[in-house]
Amino acid sequence: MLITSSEQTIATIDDGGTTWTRPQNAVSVRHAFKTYGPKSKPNQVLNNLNMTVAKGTIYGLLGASGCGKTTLLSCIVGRKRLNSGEIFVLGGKPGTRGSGVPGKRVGYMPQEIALYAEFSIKETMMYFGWIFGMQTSEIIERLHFLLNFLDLPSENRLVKNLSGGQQRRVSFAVALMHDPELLILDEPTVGVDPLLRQSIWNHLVHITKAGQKTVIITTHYIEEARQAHTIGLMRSGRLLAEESPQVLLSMYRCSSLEDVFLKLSRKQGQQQQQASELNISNNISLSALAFGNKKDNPVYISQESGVIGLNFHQSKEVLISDSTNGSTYGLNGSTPTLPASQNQQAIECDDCGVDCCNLTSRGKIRALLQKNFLRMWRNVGVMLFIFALPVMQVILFCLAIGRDPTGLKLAIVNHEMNSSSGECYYEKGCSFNNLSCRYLSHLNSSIIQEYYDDVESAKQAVAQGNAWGAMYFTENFTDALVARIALGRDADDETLEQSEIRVWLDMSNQQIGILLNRDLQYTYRQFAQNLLEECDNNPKLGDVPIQFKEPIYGTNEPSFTDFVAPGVILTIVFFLAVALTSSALIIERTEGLLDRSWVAGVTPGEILFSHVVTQFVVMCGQTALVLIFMILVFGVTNNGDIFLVIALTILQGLCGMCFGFVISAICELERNAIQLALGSFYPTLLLSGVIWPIEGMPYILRNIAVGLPLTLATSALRSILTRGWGFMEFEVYMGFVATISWILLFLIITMVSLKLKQN
Ligand SMILES: Nc1ncnc2c1ncn2[C@@H]1O[C@H](COP(=O)(O)OP(=O)(O)OP(=O)(O)O)[C@@H](O)[C@H]1O
Repeated sequence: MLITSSEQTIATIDDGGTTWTRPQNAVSVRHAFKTYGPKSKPNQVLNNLNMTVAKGTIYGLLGASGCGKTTLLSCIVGRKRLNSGEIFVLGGKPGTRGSGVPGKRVGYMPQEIALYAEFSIKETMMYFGWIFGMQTSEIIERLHFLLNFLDLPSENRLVKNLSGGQQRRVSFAVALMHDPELLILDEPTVGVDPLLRQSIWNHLVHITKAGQKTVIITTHYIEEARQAHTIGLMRSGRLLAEESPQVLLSMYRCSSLEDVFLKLSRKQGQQQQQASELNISNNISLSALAFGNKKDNPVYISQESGVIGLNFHQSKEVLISDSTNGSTYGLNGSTPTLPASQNQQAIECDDCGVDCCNLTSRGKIRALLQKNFLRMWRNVGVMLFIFALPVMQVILFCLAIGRDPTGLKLAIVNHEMNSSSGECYYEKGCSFNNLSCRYLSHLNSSIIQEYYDDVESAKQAVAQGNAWGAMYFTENFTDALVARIALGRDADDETLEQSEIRVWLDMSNQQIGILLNRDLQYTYRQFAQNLLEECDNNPKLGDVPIQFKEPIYGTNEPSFTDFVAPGVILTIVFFLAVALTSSALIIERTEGLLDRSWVAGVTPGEILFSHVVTQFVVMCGQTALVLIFMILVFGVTNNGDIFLVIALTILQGLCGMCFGFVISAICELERNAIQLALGSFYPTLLLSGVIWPIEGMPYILRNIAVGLPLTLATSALRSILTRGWGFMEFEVYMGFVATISWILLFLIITMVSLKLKQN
């Protein structure tokens, strides 16, 4: 008898002429506990579960819906972690370096379809093939085999146009793609017709025949699991039995596995009642009874008879790990093997193989990038959103915001003229006739002058919303004004009063009210200066004694557009990036695609990196469009270095992107992500000094505002554009520093959240 018992070696027993082979274990789960939910109210999904899957066998994991099958599989493939207990898969612990799990040693078909709907079958296979580190020629060869074997339609058909059953088969093909050592299939036969179901099972039997491939399969069609070598019947987070189907049927004298499951479920109920007295739990040794064997003796597999009838019990494990010295003993307990950790180390690279160990993340990144761009390209709506939306936003902003209002009606009562005729004559040159008309001739042409007979009706027009202001000239306006100028401080009150232009404004609209106020005063200065000039006097006498010289920065006629534009540029780029990325990971996660990629060995860092690169390229395009339209087409002032403007805008886009990743990583549902993204938009816009200077905010709010990602960047960009400042100015580099700090913070939060989600 030769036994070299480790999880990787085969025990061969010569028993009176018959050679039995006990296969090594592909998977062994020991004392697995897993809970979901808060500690105060945990949902115990795996409850001291033990499971042994021999290499080269098909293991059918059966159990009622919600009993924890998917959770168990997720732990086996390294997607989820146990609260306690141990799992060995292909000799290593899932998730440890070099174990190949997650990675190309495993083929995983999740319960969800988990395919990119906008990809063709071929593109799907290419993507996953590259992720697994396969060569393109290898992928094509395998693709043709799988198309044929799984009776799939043309390789160019888009996944979204396939039937549900066809999509499941493509999903199955993905799991088979790289011919993995361990296939984990979560309900692969749902929605598949009986003929094809049979051929899938035939294939599974075929690939396990050579003893190198192992399959764990869950199915709700309990009877089809008769073709499995071992069946694990799961209930309430533990295995009721783990036996070959034949053993189960004969042991329980049932004709169907369903009946066995029912009997075992009832038995478990009774056992649980007796458990406290008998101090036994979940220890059902069926094969010993079935074969009349000694209870603890395992049944070995005859090489002649094929792989059948394993007997790895829940509590009588064939391989017993001695936790005191870390050694693993063979089934007779006599032959020590390498300690578990040493054993694992020894196999890490061996098992991984040259291909696997050489699988750099370059190939995976390439696949991820192609996938991201292809998804975008295939989705016309997204493409429009990406490039048309920023242009539209800029155009709308430049056309709608910052221009002076026109067509404003002014109700004028001019008792100096015959108002009923509506004509208002004055003589040009140094003439002192009808100065009211001369004043009105200087009024901005965008103001519509409407004449009224008396002050009351003019004010009534304003009150009714028919005019934005009422203006009144007395009948002695010209004489009084001339006397006022001539007499100076000797002018009496009546003269002063008669020379006044009286105005009643509708200030309900602050912008229009202030604009009219400004225009009317500005018009008077123009009128007075023009009159004095015509009469050979110094026009300065007609002006207010404040001289606004050429401004140090900006112009004497500042535009609101120039004030808001920097904030608008950054807001557009920032929130477009948020919108694009905030649901990117969620969509992949909810569709099971993220799981699939993770199990294939893609790390959160690689996924994040591929999204960062994709969105970065997109953002560069968006930034270029926004700046071209803002500066070149609509002439927003830029007195600074355009490269600084581009750099800061792109950095803000990156910042928005990273904020989107945070949302994507922390929100479970897409609608939560949308709510968070939308919810953050308005406060950020209001507090970042984009539409109103933060100097106008209460002190505490101002300090909060300064800490937001857009605030310092907005004032930095404003300084670059309007003041022409360079990088070394404090305000400018603080904009860069703040933006980069936020990027780093967002990235860290995203990575930590993704890591936590992996557990
Ligand atoms: N991420 C999760 N968070 C909280 N609870 C979860 C999570 N995933 C699964 N559960 C719960 O764990 C239990 C087991 O779920 P699991 O998906 O493993 O069952 P299952 O046996 O695969 O079911 P089915 O056959 O219907 O797929 C269920 O009660 C489920 O609601």
